[in-house]
Amino acid sequence: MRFIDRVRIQVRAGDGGDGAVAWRREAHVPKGGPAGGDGGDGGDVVLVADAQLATLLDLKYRQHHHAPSGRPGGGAGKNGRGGETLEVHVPLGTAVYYEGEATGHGERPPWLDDETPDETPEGISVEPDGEGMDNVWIVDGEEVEAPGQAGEPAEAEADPERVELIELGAPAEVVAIGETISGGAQRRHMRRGTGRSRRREEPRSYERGDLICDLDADGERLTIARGGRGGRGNVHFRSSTNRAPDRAEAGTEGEGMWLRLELKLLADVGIVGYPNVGKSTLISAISRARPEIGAYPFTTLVPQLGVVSLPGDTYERTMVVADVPGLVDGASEGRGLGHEFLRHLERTRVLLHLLAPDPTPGRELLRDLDALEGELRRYGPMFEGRPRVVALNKIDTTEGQELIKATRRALRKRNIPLFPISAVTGEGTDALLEALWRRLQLADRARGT
Ligand SMILES: Nc1nc2c(ncn2[C@@H]2O[C@H](COP(=O)(O)OP(=O)(O)OP(=O)(O)O)[C@@H](O)[C@H]2O)c(=O)[nH]1
Ligand SMILES: [Mg+2]
Repeated sequence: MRFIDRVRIQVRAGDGGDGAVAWRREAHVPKGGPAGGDGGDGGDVVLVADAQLATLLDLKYRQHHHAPSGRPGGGAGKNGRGGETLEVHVPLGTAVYYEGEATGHGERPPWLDDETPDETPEGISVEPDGEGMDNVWIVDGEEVEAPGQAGEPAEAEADPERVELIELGAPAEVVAIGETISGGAQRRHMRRGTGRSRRREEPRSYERGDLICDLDADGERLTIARGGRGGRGNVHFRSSTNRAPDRAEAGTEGEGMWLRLELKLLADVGIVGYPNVGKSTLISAISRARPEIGAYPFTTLVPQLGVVSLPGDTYERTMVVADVPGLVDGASEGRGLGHEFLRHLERTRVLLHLLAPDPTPGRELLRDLDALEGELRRYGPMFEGRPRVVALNKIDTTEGQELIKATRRALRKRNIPLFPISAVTGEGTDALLEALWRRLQLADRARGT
């Protein structure tokens, strides 16, 4: 599993349904009054912060999020149904950035221009539900679908007894919401108003790269794209001078945009260690994560997340472990992958110091440990008091075996227990995981959760 802490998605709210032009036909009345109902409002797209989610992985495979449009108004004063709100769940701590206007099918997303092809999000793009304008025409008493459009009758709201036959036509000129109506001949097709400047609220304007919001609290909601407004039907346009208004409003377009979502690595346990000590090997041994493993330093260049399940029959015990790029001396000043690395560790709750015998002679494990601690301290105060667990890896090797005793003795002086493990054979890893789990429980209790 490759951990994704950045993903780009397109959100598009539903368009407002068009208002209808229709006439009432009552018994003994040749031409009744206007009876065209209103179009429904388009659905909003809402981002919801969800504590159940740990990664943005789901969104990686679902890039397009379109709320359904409102239905057009019908005859007999029937109003079109509104489009439902579309909720997009994101993990806690997700930062939402604006990446440009929504693009149509096959169009190049605006953010692609300055990205290398490698960074292009992959995944299946899901085609929108209810996109575009649905329209129902009623011709000579029979309901037919408008050309090229799927239709669904609007919900009945008027008294059906009084209405014998409905004729649904299109307005001569579709007026944008808020405009006054003037003359014109009836035409068959509606023109969609963009309505951009006539939303209920002023359209928000962002520059590319702007931070729109940080979603930090569980259940926090952000209406990121507002649905278009439904147009009013011709029932609204009857006046003393015009008893047969043949106009209605078009629905306005829903908002749409590209977003970049970023999540700082939210891992329970962060593995800290010099390059090549076996961090990636360990995470692939205890989880289903499959990071690259190499007999050379800096194999891992992007953080890897592994979800570790511990055995237990009463309740589920899962923790997220992060394998992050190797820490080097000077990381706190940004050397190596320094800041990047430390930024990812910031939100972890327990640190696992991984030590291993080094092929370089004369390197001392405890000096490594102190150096790592020093880098953490210099980066900032956030690691102070965070529980640590120290493990010695590669005990399946002779060098590893030889180091266990001396390291354990030295650590005992500091009151730190040592967990000797082999990420390759699995020896000692169960005990280590249990120890990490206990520290997490303590950390939770300390925070009162
Ligand atoms: N014998 C032995 N070799 C191990 C063990 N764990 C890891 N190794 C080897 O050590 C080398 C480095 O392992 P990685 O897991 O890539 O180390 P890393 O800490 O992720 O390294 P970077 O990503 O470069 O920071 C690889 O050749 C592994 O096969 C172990 O328990 N025993
Ligand atoms: Mg690695």
